[in-house]
Amino acid sequence: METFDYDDIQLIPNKCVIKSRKEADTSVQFGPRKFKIPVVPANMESVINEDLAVWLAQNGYYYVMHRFEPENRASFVKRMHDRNLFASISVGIKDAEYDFIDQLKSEHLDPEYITIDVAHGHSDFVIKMIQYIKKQLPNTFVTAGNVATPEAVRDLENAGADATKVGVGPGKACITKLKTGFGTGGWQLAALRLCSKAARKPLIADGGIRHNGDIAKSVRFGASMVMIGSMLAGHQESPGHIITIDGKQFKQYWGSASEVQKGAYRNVEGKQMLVPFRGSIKDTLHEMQEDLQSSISYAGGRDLESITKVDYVIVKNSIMDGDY
Ligand SMILES: NC(=O)C1=CN([C@@H]2O[C@H](COP(=O)(O)OP(=O)(O)OC[C@H]3O[C@@H](n4cnc5c(N)ncnc54)[C@H](OP(=O)(O)O)[C@@H]3O)[C@@H](O)[C@H]2O)C=CC1
Ligand SMILES: Nc1nc2c(ncn2[C@@H]2O[C@H](COP(=O)(O)O)[C@@H](O)[C@H]2O)c(=O)[nH]1
Repeated sequence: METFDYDDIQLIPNKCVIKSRKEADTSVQFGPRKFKIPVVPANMESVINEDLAVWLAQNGYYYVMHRFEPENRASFVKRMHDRNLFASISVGIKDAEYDFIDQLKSEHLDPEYITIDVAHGHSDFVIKMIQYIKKQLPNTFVTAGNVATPEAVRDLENAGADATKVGVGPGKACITKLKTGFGTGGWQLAALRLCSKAARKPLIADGGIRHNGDIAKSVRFGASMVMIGSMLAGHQESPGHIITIDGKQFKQYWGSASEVQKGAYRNVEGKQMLVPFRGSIKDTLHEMQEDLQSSISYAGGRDLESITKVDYVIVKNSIMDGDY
């Protein structure tokens, strides 16, 4: 099997057909809605909160609220709908989650999007949850994950998932590969490519994005949407506290399976770290859009579709950290 990751790939330019990068259309249809860019902040407590979810929904971006304040989720859906915004929430697979789905149904609080968010998504219990949500809330767009293989994509799609999230262990705050020996850490982009061969529905590439150009690479290898944690955790709108060390500002970023998140050292597969403070998320998302517009122009097209066709070369470790 050919393995490679983001830093090992360079996309090859085609003749440009647009006069200005401003003409390049970065929008993406994902489920029932169209979004400005194929980027979604990770559904982690250190990346998204309600204020940010509202801002993202109001400004044409996709978001997925995390599931770590379970008792707030029904009222969150209600508040989003009262504001005429779409609701996009996360669930797990424990027994109480079935009661929560029943509550949403009985209170007519159908969210537009639900993401089933567990570490090992290729599981009978994820399949059972997909089937339950689709039965109780048939109009909700269900994303299931996380997975690492084409077989998993097939199984979750066959169970009724509308999209699948790919990435086991490539995240910046992740220690899954060290603690368990498993995952797509170090070959996430190749895993995405393999999964895309099997997928008949959209894929979300989740984890391992370190540069804006990795978004275009994800699109090239089959992603409809790209989930980003560490690169979006360091903003003034991000939930973590600002910490100043030697005059430099940072924000806290912690894994959803970290001791900090779990409140106990049990099945820990994540860590807490500091990420550089980056100002407003508005500017970072705008820069991502501009860079993606450049990517589309290099691809020789006018929209994201053009990136999916470009040739590429594998140049192992061609991009050094020192370049940035
Ligand atoms: N994308 C990634 O690479 C990873 C992401 N995460 C994130 O961390 C958070 C916590 O995840 P998770 O541990 O799934 O949360 P949960 O505690 O919600 O676990 C999910 C359920 O699956 C069971 N389970 C069985 N085998 C596994 C397994 N190998 N890994 C995880 N659960 C298993 C758990 O039972 P029991 O606890 O009794 O085993 C539990 O009932 C999620 O937000 C997830 O996205 C975590 C690790 C990797
Ligand atoms: N193995 C773990 N993975 C985790 C944990 N918390 C979140 N995640 C995954 O990471 C991505 C974000 O990756 P990044 O490279 O952009 O920072 C996130 O969407 C989850 O899938 C964890 O504790 N352990």
